Amino acid sequence: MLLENKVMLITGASKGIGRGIAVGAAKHGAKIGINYAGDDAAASATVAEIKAAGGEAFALKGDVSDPQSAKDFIQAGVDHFGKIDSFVSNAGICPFHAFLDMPQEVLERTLRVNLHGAWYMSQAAANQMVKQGHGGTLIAVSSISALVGGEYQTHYTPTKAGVLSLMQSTAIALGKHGIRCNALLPGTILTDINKDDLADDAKRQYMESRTCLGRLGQPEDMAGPAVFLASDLAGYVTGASLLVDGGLFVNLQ
Ligand SMILES: NC(=O)C1=CN([C@@H]2O[C@H](COP(=O)(O)OP(=O)(O)OC[C@H]3O[C@@H](n4cnc5c(N)ncnc54)[C@H](O)[C@@H]3O)[C@@H](O)[C@H]2O)C=CC1
Ligand SMILES: C[C@H](O)[C@@H]1OC(=O)[C@H](O)[C@@H]1O
Repeated sequence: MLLENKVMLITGASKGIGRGIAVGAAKHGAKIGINYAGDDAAASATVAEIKAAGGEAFALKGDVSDPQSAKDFIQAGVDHFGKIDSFVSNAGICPFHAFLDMPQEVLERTLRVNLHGAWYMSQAAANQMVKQGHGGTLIAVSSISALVGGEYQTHYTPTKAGVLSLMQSTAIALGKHGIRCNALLPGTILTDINKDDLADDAKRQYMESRTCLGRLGQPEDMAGPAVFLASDLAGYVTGASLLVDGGLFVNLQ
């Protein structure tokens, strides 16, 4: 149990990678708060799964692109559990679209959710941790897409590079408060965000063939790395990025 007596809040955790991290961290003893955008049933199911396994959890609906949501989520964490030890900024969208005719609203919504959302949430969490006075950890779910591009992701990949950079700069700003800030860089993980894209068998098989371990990732694959970064095992790890991609990035030829 690496997170006993720790409180972890996670954005966008009703499903996908956020849910995988929430359930995995709860198995390691963390008390969990999840933010989610819209699917009440999915959020309730995540909370129920954690509680059924003997853990503690709550869910709060909120749009991460609204700065007030960040304040409300942090306050809810304190109201439920009295403190926040670890904050995972995970919520994100990737509406695949070509570059040359990208609608302005698609670009701006992607920036607001993925980058502004991570920024507001990380700032609100950090302020709470500084007030508590015993350090903490920020984790941002960036991506392999912070390192490499995507033809239909010209609006998305800069947000993933942005949250990686956010963790590097917050590591500098918050080290003096004992707050460690790191980025997780998933490869291709099977979730709703890429369900349509990977419904194309040829694309999916190509992505699998590029991955050294021979399979695409599952949300559960992200739990261990997140638990590690949040735990005292990673006590001297800050400003770092952890690529969790089954060997996708290194496989050029
Ligand atoms: N699935 C993948 O291959 C990869 C995903 N990522 C990142 O992982 C994160 C999670 O994505 P997935 O689990 O794959 O997708 P998903 O679509 O399964 O989950 C996204 C989550 O974000 C939430 N969300 C979306 N907009 C929101 C908003 N405005 N406010 C609050 N919550 C909001 C959704 O409700 C959902 O819980 C994203 O930041 C994504 O960029 C990074 C690398 C690879
Ligand atoms: C949504 C994509 O399939 C996914 O998102 C990422 O960040 C990965 O690099 C994949 O492109």
